[in-house]
Amino acid sequence: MSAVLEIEGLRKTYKSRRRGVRNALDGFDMRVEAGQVHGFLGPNGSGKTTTLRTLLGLIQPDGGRMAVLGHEVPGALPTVAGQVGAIVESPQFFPHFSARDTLSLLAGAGDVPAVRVDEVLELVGLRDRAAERVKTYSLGMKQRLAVASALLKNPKLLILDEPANGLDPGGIREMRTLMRTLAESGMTVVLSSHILGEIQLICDEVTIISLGRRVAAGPVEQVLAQHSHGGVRVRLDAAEDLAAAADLLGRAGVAVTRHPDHLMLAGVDKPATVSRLLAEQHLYVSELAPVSVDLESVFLEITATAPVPGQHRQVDQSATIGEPGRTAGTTGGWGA
Ligand SMILES: Nc1ncnc2c1ncn2[C@@H]1O[C@H](COP(=O)(O)OP(=O)(O)OP(=O)(O)O)[C@@H](O)[C@H]1O
Repeated sequence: MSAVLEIEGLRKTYKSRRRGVRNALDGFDMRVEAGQVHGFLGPNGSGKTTTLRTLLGLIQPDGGRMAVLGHEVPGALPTVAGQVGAIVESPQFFPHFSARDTLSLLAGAGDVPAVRVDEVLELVGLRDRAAERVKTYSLGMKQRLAVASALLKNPKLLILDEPANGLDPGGIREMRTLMRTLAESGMTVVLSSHILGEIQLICDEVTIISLGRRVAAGPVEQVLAQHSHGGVRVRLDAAEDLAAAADLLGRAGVAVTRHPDHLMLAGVDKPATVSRLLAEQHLYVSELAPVSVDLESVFLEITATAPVPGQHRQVDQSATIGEPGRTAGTTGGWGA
C-alpha cells in the first residue's frame, strides 16, 4: 500500500520569554496508507493540532520531514493543496448566509462545479435545511456544514479535527457511516477525536501521540492486542487498600492503572502471583478477572491519563515514549 501521508521526526518548539521553551512536537512520526480511515489520538496539549497545522503549512516546523500524496511538504503544498480537504479549527461562516450560499461561494472561489454543492449537502444530511441561515443552525449542523465545505473539492485526503464535536448520537452514527463511505470510495480520512469508542468503530488504523511523540500506531486490532496482553481487573475486599495495592504491584514491576473502585493491571502472566503478592501484605482480593481491553483503556494506559482519585492531572502530565503503562500522575514536563 502507498502512503498518503508520511511524517518523520517532526519537531516544533515554541519559544516565549515568559513561558520558556516548549517542545510541542518532539520527533513525531506518522504514516497513513491510502483508502483508510485513520484515527489521530492524544491527550489535550499533546501536539495534534500543531501536527495538522504544520502539515497544512500554517506553522513552520523546526525539523523532520512530511510528505502528502507522495510530495514533500510544505514545498509542494501548491501542488497538493487541491487534493486535500481539512477542517483543523472550527471554520467561521457568514451567519446571514445559508448553507447553500456558503458552499456556492466556496465552490465558486475554488473552481468547483456548482452541482457538487448539492452532492455534499446530501452527503452530510443538510439538504432539507440548506436554505436556512447559518446563524439559526445548531452546533452539530455547523459541524456538518464544515465537513461539507471540506468535501467540496472531492479531496483524496480529508483531515478532520473532532468531526463528531457537537453531534448527537444519531449524527455521530451518520458521520461514522459517511467516513466509511468516503474511505470505500477511495478517499483517505484522517480524523482526530476524543470519542474513543467511535474511533475504535470507524478507524482502520490509529496513531497515538503523547508529549509530541508517537507512543502507539497500527491497525486498531493490533494496538489493542499489543496492550491487552495480561490485562487483569483487581478489586479488593477493602477499597481503601487500593492505593497500597497499586503501590505494591507497581514496585513489583506490574503496570497499574487506578480506578475509583478497582485496579487495571497489564502484562500479568500469572494472575495467581498478583493475589499471592497482595495477600502477603494482608491485602485481600475480592475479584481477579482477565479482561479484554478497549481503545479507551489502551489510550488511558499508554498516555498515562487515567484518572486517579484525589489527584488532578495537569495537561502536561502524560506518558513519555518507551514508558507505556506508567501510572497516571507521571510528570511529563517540557524538555528544552
Ligand atoms: N502558539 C503557541 N505558542 C506557544 N505554545 C503553543 C502554541 N500553540 C500550541 N502550543 C503548545 O503546544 C502544545 C501542543 O498543543 P496542540 O494544540 O498541538 O495540542 P492538541 O493535541 O491539539 O491539544 P487539544 O486536544 O487540547 O486540542 C501545548 O502545550 C500548547 O500549549
